[in-house]
Amino acid sequence: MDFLKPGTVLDLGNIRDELVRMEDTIIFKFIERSHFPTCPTVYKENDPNLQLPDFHGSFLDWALMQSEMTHSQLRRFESPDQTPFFPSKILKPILPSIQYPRVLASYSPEINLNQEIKDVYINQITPLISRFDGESWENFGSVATIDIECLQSLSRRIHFGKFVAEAKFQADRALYSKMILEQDIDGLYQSITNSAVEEKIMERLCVKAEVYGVDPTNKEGYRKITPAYLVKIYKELVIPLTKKVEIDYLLRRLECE
Ligand SMILES: O=C(O)C(=O)C[C@]1(C(=O)O)C=C[C@@H](O)C=C1
Repeated sequence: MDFLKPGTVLDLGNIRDELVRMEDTIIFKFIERSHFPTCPTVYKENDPNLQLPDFHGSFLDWALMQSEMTHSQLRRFESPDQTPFFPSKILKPILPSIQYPRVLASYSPEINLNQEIKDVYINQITPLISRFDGESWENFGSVATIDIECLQSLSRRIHFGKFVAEAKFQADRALYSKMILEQDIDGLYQSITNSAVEEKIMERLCVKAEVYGVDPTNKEGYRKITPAYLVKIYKELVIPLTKKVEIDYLLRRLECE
């Protein structure tokens, strides 16, 4: 897939290949996070033990915002597959702009589920993947750093739903236009759902968790990620949020016709 070549970006086969590759990224980021305990202090707003100068929010928010401000100057958010958590803090790139051909509708940056992704990650994912429930003061910086990477990987995967939605819309304009005109959310959900693809994802995740999640020379040893957790995270959180992105994108799609 090449964002300078729109044909490659809206090919559903290429999009799904990219989603498969992102599984590996997400699993390895989760494995990195699994070395640390939950560290709830990292996520508490204005914790008295972690003073942040002139900032309202958690230590993670502060670190994520600083990282996005730097990355925006490196052109990160010019790329159509990147969605910021702090869109209002984005700075002008230092590198010259790249004029990516437009493949998504013009309102697409407004479809931003990052707040929800962050809530789900903190409240539902970290309890599953952390080493144990508790604090580890000396690791707060490492935890925030790996959390940022986990969040960015999840955000990219989930917002890839925009490309899936655009590809599906272009493949059957008549069907989708009718449902969009009627704002038929149930119909849209049915039509974007492909149970066979979802089943395949679950099967592959089980194998990957078995292979990547444990030392292959000591299969009885500590498991950094288990098939059960990974399947639960994908089935209950990642895929439903991807579908939500697809629906939010499709519901507005006729604005641009
Ligand atoms: O591959 C698709 O067709 C998608 O819409 C993506 C996705 C996913 O999140 O992986 C979401 C919904 C489908 O039921 C299958 C898979």
